[in-house]
Amino acid sequence: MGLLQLLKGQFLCHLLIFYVFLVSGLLVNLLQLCTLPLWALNRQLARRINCRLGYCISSQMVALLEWWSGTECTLYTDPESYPRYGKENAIVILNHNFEIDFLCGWTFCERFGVLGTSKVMAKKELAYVPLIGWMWYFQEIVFCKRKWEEDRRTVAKSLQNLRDYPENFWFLLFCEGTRFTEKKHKISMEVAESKGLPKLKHHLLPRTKGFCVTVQNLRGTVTAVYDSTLNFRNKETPTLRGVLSGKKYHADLYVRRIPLDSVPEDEAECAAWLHKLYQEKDTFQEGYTQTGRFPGPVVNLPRQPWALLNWLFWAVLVLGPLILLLLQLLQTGSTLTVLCSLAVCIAVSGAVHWMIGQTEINRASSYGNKQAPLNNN
Ligand SMILES: CCCCC/C=C\C/C=C\CCCCCCCC(=O)SCCNC(=O)CCNC(=O)[C@H](O)C(C)(C)COP(=O)(O)OP(=O)(O)OC[C@H]1O[C@@H](n2cnc3c(N)ncnc32)[C@H](O)[C@@H]1OP(=O)(O)O
Ligand SMILES: CCCCCCCCCCCCCCCCCC(=O)OC[C@@H](O)COP(=O)(O)O
Repeated sequence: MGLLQLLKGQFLCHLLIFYVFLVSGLLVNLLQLCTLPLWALNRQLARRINCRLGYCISSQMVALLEWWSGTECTLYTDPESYPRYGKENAIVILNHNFEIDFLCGWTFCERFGVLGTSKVMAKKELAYVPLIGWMWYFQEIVFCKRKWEEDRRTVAKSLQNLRDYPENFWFLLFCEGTRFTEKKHKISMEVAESKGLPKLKHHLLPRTKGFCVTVQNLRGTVTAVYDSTLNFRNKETPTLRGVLSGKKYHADLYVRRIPLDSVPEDEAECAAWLHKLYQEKDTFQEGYTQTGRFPGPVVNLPRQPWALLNWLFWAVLVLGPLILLLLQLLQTGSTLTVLCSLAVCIAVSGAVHWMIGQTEINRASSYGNKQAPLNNN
C-alpha cells in the first residue's frame, strides 16, 4: 500500500475533509440566506447566484469521488445524442440500487456543466439534512412526502416553478421511490403480479405518478428523457464511507436519450410507457450482469478540474484560520480549552457519522416494505 493510500484511510484526514465541507457549507448556506431579499427584486438573478453557491457544496462531494477516491465513471451512450447533453433541459430516470448512485449522478452533471442546476424529486426528510438539505431549498428542489394525496398539489406547484428556470437543468427521478432491498423487491413484485405486469429482476416496480406529473408539468420546458442505468464493475457495492477512505470504484452508466414528444400525454398511457421502460432497463441490467458491459459505444468523458479547484479554494480559506487557532491553543490554551477543542472534534465526527448514515441502505426508510393500498384515482 502506498503512502498516499495509507493517508486516505486516516481518520484525521477524514476529519479535515469534513471540517472543510462543514465550515464552507455553513458559509454558503449563510450566503444563500442573504440572497432572500433578491428573490423579490430579481428572481432570475437570485436563481443564477444560488446555482453557483450550490455548486460550491455539491462539487466538494464530486471532488471527493473523482479526485480523492479516484473512482472512474464510464459513459455508454449514442454519440449522436451526446452533444445535446447539458445543452437542454431533461428528465433523468435512474435505478436506485447503490448508496452512492446520487453521487455518480452528480459526477455526470459536473462533466456536462449542470451540477449547480441539477434537480431531483427528493423525499421530504432530506430537506432537514444540514448543508445539503438547506442548499436544496434555495435550488428549488422538489420535495415529496411519498403520500400522493398530499404530494399531488405541492409537487405540481414546485414543478410549475421550474418552467421559467433561467439555465439548463436535469431533473432526476428515482421512480422506484426507495432503494432496492430484497424485501422491497419481493413485495413490489407481488404488486406487479396483482397488476398483471411482468416481473423485474433488478428493479423495484416503478411508481408512475411522480413521473406522469413531472411530464405533464414540464412538457414544453424539458425536451428529453434520459433513461439512465447505473451499475458497478465486479459486483462492487460502493459506499460513501469507502469513498471517504479513498477506495476506488468503477461505475458504468448507460444513457438513452428519448425525445419527450414520444412520451404519451394520457396518464394511463404514460404509466404504461414507464412500466415498459423499466422492463427494458431490466434487460440492460441482466445483460450487464452476464457480459460486464452495457449496449452502445463508450464515450470518453474525462473528469474536469473545477471541482478540485473549488475544494482547494475552500480548503485554503477555512483551514488557514483553523491551523492558526490550533497553534495558539497549543501555546496558550488551558486544559479546559484543549478539552473543549477535543469535544468539538468528537461532535464533528458524530456529525459526519450521522450524515453518512443518511446514505446507507441498511438505514433506509420502511417505505415499500409493505403494499400500499391499491389506488384508483
Ligand atoms: C445520469 C445523470 C444523473 C443526473 C442526476 C441529476 C440530478 C442529480 C440531483 C441531485 C442528486 C441528489 C439525489 C438525492 C436523492 C434523493 C432521492 C429520493 O429521495 S427518492 C424518494 C423520493 N422520490 C420519489 O419517490 C419519486 C418516485 N415516486 C413517485 O413518483 C410516487 O408516485 C410519489 C409521487 C412520490 C407518490 O408516492 P406514493 O407512495 O403516494 O405513491 P403512489 O401513489 O405512486 O403509490 C401507490 C401506487 O403504487 C402501487 N404500489 C403499492 N405498493 C407498491 C410497492 N411496494 N411497490 C410498487 N408499487 C406499489 C400501488 O398499487 C399504486 O399504484 P397506482 O399508481 O397504479 O395506483
Ligand atoms: C467533501 C465532502 C466530505 C463529506 C463527508 C460526508 C458528507 C455526508 C454528506 C451526506 C449527504 C447527504 C445527501 C443525501 C443524499 C441521499 C440520497 C439517497 O439515497 O436518499 C435515499 C432516498 O432516495 C430513498 O430513501 P429510502 O426510502 O431508500 O430510505
